Amino acid sequence: MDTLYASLLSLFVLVLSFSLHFFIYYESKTTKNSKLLPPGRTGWPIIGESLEFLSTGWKGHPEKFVLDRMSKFSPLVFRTSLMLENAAVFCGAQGNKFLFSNENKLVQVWWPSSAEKIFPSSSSTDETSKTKQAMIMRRMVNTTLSPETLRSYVPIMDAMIQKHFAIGWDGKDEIITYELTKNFTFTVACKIFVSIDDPEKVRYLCGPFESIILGFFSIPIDLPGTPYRRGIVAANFIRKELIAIVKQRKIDLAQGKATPTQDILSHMLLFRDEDGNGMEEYDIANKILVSLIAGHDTTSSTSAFIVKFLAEFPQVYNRVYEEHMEIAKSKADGELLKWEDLSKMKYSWNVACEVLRLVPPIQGAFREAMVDFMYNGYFIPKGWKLYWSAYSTQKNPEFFPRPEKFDPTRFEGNESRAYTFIPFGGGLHVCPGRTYARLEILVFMHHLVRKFKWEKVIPDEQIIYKPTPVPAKGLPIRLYPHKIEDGVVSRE
Ligand code: HEM
Repeated sequence: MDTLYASLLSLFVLVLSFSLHFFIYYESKTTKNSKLLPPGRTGWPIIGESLEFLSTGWKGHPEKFVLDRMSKFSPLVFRTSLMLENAAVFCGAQGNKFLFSNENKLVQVWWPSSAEKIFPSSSSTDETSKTKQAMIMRRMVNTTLSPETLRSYVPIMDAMIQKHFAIGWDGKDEIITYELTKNFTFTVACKIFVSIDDPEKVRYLCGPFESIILGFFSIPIDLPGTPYRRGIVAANFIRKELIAIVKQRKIDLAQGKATPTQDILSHMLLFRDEDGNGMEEYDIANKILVSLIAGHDTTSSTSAFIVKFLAEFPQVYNRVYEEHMEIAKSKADGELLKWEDLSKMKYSWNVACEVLRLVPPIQGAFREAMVDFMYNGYFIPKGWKLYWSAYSTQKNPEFFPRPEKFDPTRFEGNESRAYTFIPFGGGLHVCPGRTYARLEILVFMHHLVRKFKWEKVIPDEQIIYKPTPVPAKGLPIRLYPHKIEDGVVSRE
């Protein structure tokens, strides 16, 4: 018995001393590490600095939140508290590079939990299948939105955008640009993704789409009548519609009534990874929904701001006009644009890039620290939310001299802009829709400048952030169509 007591006592002492040792070690590590947290401030209890973060955007200067703190605390990384979470903003090319090249090693994509109700991540319930599904899904999206797949859609986009100009712009003295750019990006997406071109059906889907976007960016209070609840209901509605379309397409493909390449949906349904895995109907519908939402406000905002800057800089307009007239002259009457024509639109793409630099539709995004790690001598605890911001480099004179100046020529030459020009993000989660966006924007510019010259109705119209940047009054413009005599375009 004595031996048993002695053994139990020594075991107890051992466990106690080990626990004490661990506690003291952990406490001292935490205290030591908390001294190494990045400099910064956490703002108000609970809401942290979320209001300052959002309000600089509402006031028209979203870059101020980041640039002020970079100069006050550190140009590398600063601490804050956003979306009810401890957060650190990684700045400069170094910060962007660190986050983009450590995806799924030290950091992973993070969205506030409120986003999950609108865009549930996967139909799988267990974590391993979810991760596997997410990987297959990313490969599927990257393949179906790759240049190889999209090149055949250039003539379709061209025909649709011509139709859009005929209906929405021709014969009008004044138009509200942003309303029309939203309309054309949605109409083109319905056709390219799911072959919907009936205007009635497009209108039927468009309303709920707007509700999803409003819900996504609203305060996440899930009660009847709130924008957030309306967003969830609208997302469920569209997802149901899309699932029905996916099911029907499967039948049509099997019966030869649809073709394997007619749209992105066909490509997605027929996609198989190297192990022969495809995607569930639900996941395809969800991915189409996410892509349509991700590509909607972004591309329509950029197209609208191209119209704004071309109105403000006539010499830039002239160069764009010349570039597109050269291409038009090389084509037969009525011949549609093709993939190869886009590579001749170099200056136009520089203009688009300069617009994306000054008014990036997505100002930044979050990652989450998967483990504790050190960055530039600062301790980043596991679970912290990490933010990259386009503004920490895109409006930084170190990378873009005289950053407020609109100057598309800064994109001429072969200078590498990796990690400094990041409107499409970077790394594993770089925007898979960037080629699609490029095609759509360039085809839009082609017809815009060939048809019109224009001027702004409100010369000093402000930009507001919702949080996508939009012209405060929708950018009303006065149109001056070019004269067309014997099929030859001449300028007013
Ligand atoms: C000017 C237009 C666009 C801009 C500036 C833009 C920007 C971005 C950015 C910055 C991200 C990365 C967010 C992050 O780091 O977490 C992203 C992701 C994404 N974008 Fe775009 N985008 C544009 C157009 C499009 C289009 C047209 C589509 C679809 C056709 C699209 C589909 C997506 C998807 C599905 C993701 C999520 C990728 C992932 O998390 O793996 N985007 N976009």
